[in-house]
Amino acid sequence: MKKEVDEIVSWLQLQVEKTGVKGLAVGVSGGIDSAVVAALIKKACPDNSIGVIMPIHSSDTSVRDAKAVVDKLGIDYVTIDLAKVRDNMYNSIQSELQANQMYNTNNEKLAKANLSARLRMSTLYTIATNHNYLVVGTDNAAEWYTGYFTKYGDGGVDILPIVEFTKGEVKELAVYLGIPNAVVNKQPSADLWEGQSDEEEMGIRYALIDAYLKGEDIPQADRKKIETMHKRTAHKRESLPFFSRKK
Ligand SMILES: Nc1ncnc2c1ncn2[C@@H]1O[C@H](COP(=O)(O)OP(=O)(O)OC[C@H]2O[C@@H]([n+]3cccc(C(=O)O)c3)[C@H](O)[C@@H]2O)[C@@H](O)[C@H]1O
Ligand SMILES: Nc1ncnc2c1ncn2[C@@H]1O[C@H](COP(=O)(O)OP(=O)(O)OP(=O)(O)O)[C@@H](O)[C@H]1O
Ligand SMILES: [Mg+2]
Repeated sequence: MKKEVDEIVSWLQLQVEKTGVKGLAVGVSGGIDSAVVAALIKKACPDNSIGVIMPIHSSDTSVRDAKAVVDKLGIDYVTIDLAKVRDNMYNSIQSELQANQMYNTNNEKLAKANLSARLRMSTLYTIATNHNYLVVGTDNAAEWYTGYFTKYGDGGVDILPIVEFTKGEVKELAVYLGIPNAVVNKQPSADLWEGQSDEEEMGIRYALIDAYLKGEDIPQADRKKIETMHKRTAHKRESLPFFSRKK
């Protein structure tokens, strides 16, 4: 673990040097992925790193865990509650669409959730611009492969330090980095709505996605599920299609 951590930290320092910025910022949710990334950026830039806690009707537990992470790491942090901003923005869009008989209630939950993720991204970039920092992403290998993130939301970042680590490996990093047990052992959740669980929404356990990524044998039905998610979300990992005027 020490070697892995040292290598990621050096890589983060190289990104800072190469891009000419002063430091690194990450959103801290109270979940394990952002806890690990916060620990890594604090090691890479001890005096120029920031964790941003952005509740949107988040549970007390999430906010308490996020606070425990930044306190444990001693990283600079700021809390910005985005609930009102998200609700105001969603309600404005909704009422205009409704007034024009264009509103689709079926997709309400997902649309609100993705708006939350994109407002967090906008907040991080506002802070990154203010500080001359890069925005650091928290996607792990399982989320990246299955596309389990919001395009231009939590997926809208400058660099991805743990994208080649499975969820199991992220847990090993977390233990090594001294992340609080409550965070290491809690159920992964995007926390985009009350009671959301990653594994329930995806319909598959991280352990199986990790096993698939390591080339191990998993049941055919699970393999199919993973491959379907991967295909459906290819657009999130590819560069933008553009119309070319060249013949
Ligand atoms: N083939 C295609 N080529 C180019 N673009 C395509 C496309 N298909 C859809 N799109 C575009 O992509 C959009 C759909 O993608 P997107 O907006 O990402 O939305 P979508 O993939 O539908 O939803 C995001 C998923 O990620 C989960 N999530 C989000 C945030 C954090 C976490 C977490 O683990 O913490 C998880 C969330 O719970 C949800 O299941 C469409 O609205 C459309 O604009
Ligand atoms: N309330 C929040 N405050 C700040 N950042 C957030 C918040 N919710 C989500 N994020 C950001 O979005 C990222 C994606 O969330 P995700 O749930 O995948 O990661 P996590 O919460 O760190 O870990 P886990 O997947 O185990 O819940 C987070 O890592 C974090 O950077
Ligand atoms: Mg989470």
